[in-house]
Amino acid sequence: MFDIVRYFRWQDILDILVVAFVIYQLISIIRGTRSVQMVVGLGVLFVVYAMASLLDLSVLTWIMRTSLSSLFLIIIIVFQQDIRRALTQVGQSPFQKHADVVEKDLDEVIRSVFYLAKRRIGALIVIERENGLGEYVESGFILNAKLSKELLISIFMPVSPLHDGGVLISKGRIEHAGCILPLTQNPYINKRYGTRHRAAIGISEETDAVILVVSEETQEVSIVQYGSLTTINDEMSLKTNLRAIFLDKKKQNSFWQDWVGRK
Ligand SMILES: Nc1ncnc2c1ncn2[C@@H]1O[C@H](COP(=O)(O)OP(=O)(O)OP(=O)(O)O)[C@@H](O)[C@H]1O
Repeated sequence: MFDIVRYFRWQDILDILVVAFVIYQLISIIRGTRSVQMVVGLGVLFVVYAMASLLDLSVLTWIMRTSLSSLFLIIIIVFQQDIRRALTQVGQSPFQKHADVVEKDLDEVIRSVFYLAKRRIGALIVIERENGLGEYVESGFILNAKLSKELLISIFMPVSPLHDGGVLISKGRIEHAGCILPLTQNPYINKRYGTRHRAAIGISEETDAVILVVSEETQEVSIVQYGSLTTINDEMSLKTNLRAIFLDKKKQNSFWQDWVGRK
């Protein structure tokens, strides 16, 4: 025990801190997504492999060793969305400011989604946070207009040429409309959800955006984040949710900003 302490170098402390930081980041990226089940699945495979070699089951050990030898490839394929999200976050400046969203913007959005829901008008609203959404909006139309309830409602009116697809809100402005977003490939999504909801989940799996969906079929309003969809019953609950994400400074701060802020 004493020997361990004696041979402990400052590099070892740094090593442990870096590994702990990387593990913390990986857990926060996959938390709440289906990747957690996949990690558990991979863990089970490792346990089976360990048991097989412990009990000297040669055929099973050989099969497991052969399949696990392509582990690197398996991890890349299975976790491609999470790897993409992680790299986007790594490539981002740790000091980058969060999207400027003020209470008034949230009120405009909240009032418009419930207005649309009451009238059975479908809508898909993507609110940008830290990850830029440039590559997803190329299919849409540039608006760069001041955010208002009236404009949001008009965009989603069925007679509007822009009503199909999603609207992107960035820094308090309606930047794009009619954006075609990637659909989720998650096979566990409830079959009752069609392409509008699947597109919302799809973009939330690849970015940190917050998406609001209004169902024209059920009149439900949902909030989607990190691949998970929650149905919201009233304006107050939506306000609480959005405030927690965009306005509550503590929750809003990233690990880096927290760290910098504490200094
Ligand atoms: N990839 C996509 N990106 C953005 N919007 C999409 C995409 N695919 C479909 N939509 C929007 O969803 C609408 C079709 O919704 P659909 O009925 O298939 O989905 P849903 O989830 O069942 O929604 P609802 O409950 O409103 O019916 C399209 O008219 C279009 O506006």
